[in-house]
Amino acid sequence: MKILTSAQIRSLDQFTIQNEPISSLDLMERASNAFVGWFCNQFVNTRPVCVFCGKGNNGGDGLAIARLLSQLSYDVQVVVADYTPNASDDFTQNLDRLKTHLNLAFISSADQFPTLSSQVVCIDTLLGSGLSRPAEGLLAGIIHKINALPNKVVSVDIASGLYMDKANGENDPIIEPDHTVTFQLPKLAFLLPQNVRFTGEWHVVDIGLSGKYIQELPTPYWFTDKKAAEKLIQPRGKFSHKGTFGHALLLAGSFGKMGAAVLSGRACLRSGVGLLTMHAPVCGYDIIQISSPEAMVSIDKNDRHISQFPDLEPYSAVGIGPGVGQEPVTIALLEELLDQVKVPLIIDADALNILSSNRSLLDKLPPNTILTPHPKEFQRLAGESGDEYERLELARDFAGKYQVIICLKGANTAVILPNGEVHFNSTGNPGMATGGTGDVLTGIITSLLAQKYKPAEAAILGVYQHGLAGDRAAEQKGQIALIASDVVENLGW
Ligand SMILES: NC(=O)C1=CN([C@@H]2O[C@H](COP(=O)(O)OP(=O)(O)OC[C@H]3O[C@@H](n4cnc5c(N)ncnc54)[C@H](O)[C@@H]3O)[C@@H](O)[C@H]2O)[C@@H](O)CC1
Ligand SMILES: [K+]
Repeated sequence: MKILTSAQIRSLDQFTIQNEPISSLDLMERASNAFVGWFCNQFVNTRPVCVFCGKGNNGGDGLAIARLLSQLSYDVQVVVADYTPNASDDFTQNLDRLKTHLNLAFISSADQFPTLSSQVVCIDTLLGSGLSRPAEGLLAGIIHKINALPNKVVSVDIASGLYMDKANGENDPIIEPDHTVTFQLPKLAFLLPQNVRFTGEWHVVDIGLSGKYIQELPTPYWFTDKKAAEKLIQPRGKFSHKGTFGHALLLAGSFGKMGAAVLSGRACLRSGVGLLTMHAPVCGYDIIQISSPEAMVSIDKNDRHISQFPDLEPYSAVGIGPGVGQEPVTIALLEELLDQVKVPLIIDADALNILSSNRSLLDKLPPNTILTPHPKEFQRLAGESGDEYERLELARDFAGKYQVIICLKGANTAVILPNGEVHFNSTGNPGMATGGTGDVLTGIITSLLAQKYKPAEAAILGVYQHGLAGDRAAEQKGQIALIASDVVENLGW
């Protein structure tokens, strides 16, 4: 799914209005109906509702929603923030459509904010995608009052005061909703952890904006939903054999960190690879043989750290990093590997830290190498950034400069391609913030690379399946009890 800027959404609305064609008022009615469909599933009509409206089209949605909900026997109250004499046409028309008996008040001071029982669900339609400056005065006052309530709050399209596609100021007044119900497409703001307070749980409802025009609009931002991920999975042919699915080489583990190697190897095996060889220091031999009988083991001459790698000829992909440490022998190994490797490569964990502290190695990265840093590793690699929007730009610059693929790990892991595309992941949960899950991801992606998935697809699909397995694991164990092995055990393709 594409993620568009607010300017693109505006032009998409206009295109749909002109070409479907549909009047702007009818499109607002459709959007309001879509919201109400979601709302009725979430809150029964014995819950009283208070709709807070601005005077633009987001406020127009609010008036239409108030009318539709009251037709469905919800007890509805409407508060219009009278912050400007100018109302949008569709707001004014929806005001006319409201039955006069509806409880409606225009307020011009936050002191007139109503007293609400805690049962009331607040619907926030003060400001939507038209936000052009931080909320202030009356709007800011109302936003602060709503945020101070214990009540459930649902924002329509986007929390009032939140920009869709750029950073807000630290003290901007912004609604902190429990839910955001957004129209047609997810918004960039929802995918960045810094905005989690201003997003709540978010949901997309279809309002029939032109699919053809969405296809045409250029954007670097994408959201990997189930449909997008499933399209990437390559079916297995009837006559395939283990040679069809490649031979992966994982360079992983050191004394005290063999678990990272094991997790990575098991995830690799569970992701469809034909053959797996794990290269480990001497201390890892028994551990790997016993824990992963499906894997072959190549043993280093060094007892505790890897310092060499086997002849690369048999392998169709190489993964390096989980648990390897940063000993000088391992640094030398990485340099030699970068000089020699001719097959797709993924670099993770300590191998990334080696790159950060030996920056001349960055120029040796083969094109389309996949790097999987968490935010701290990325900072070591690419430097500081002021906020997450800046970090994303930094990552796009870095991916372009070195022609690599970056999986910036976190909630909604962002896969950043050398051409600047950013693919946000839709799966995963906070239970996965636990040691070893990154090693699992490395194993999955190594496996896909070995099977000849294109590196960009291996990264996008691998990140998606990793999160999906984590979601399945969380369903079974709960987020708090979840450990990395559960993610491996829940891989399913
Ligand atoms: N026909 C359409 O274009 C549709 C629009 N829809 C709704 O319309 C919204 C966008 O409506 P608008 O473009 O009218 O904009 P908003 O309703 O977001 O804002 C109203 C107007 O307030 C002004 N404004 C911006 N920031 C302000 C601030 N901080 N303080 C005071 N005033 C400010 C701007 O001039 C803006 O146009 C969407 O979020 C969505 O809810 C939906 O009904 C779907 C169809
Ligand atoms: K809103």
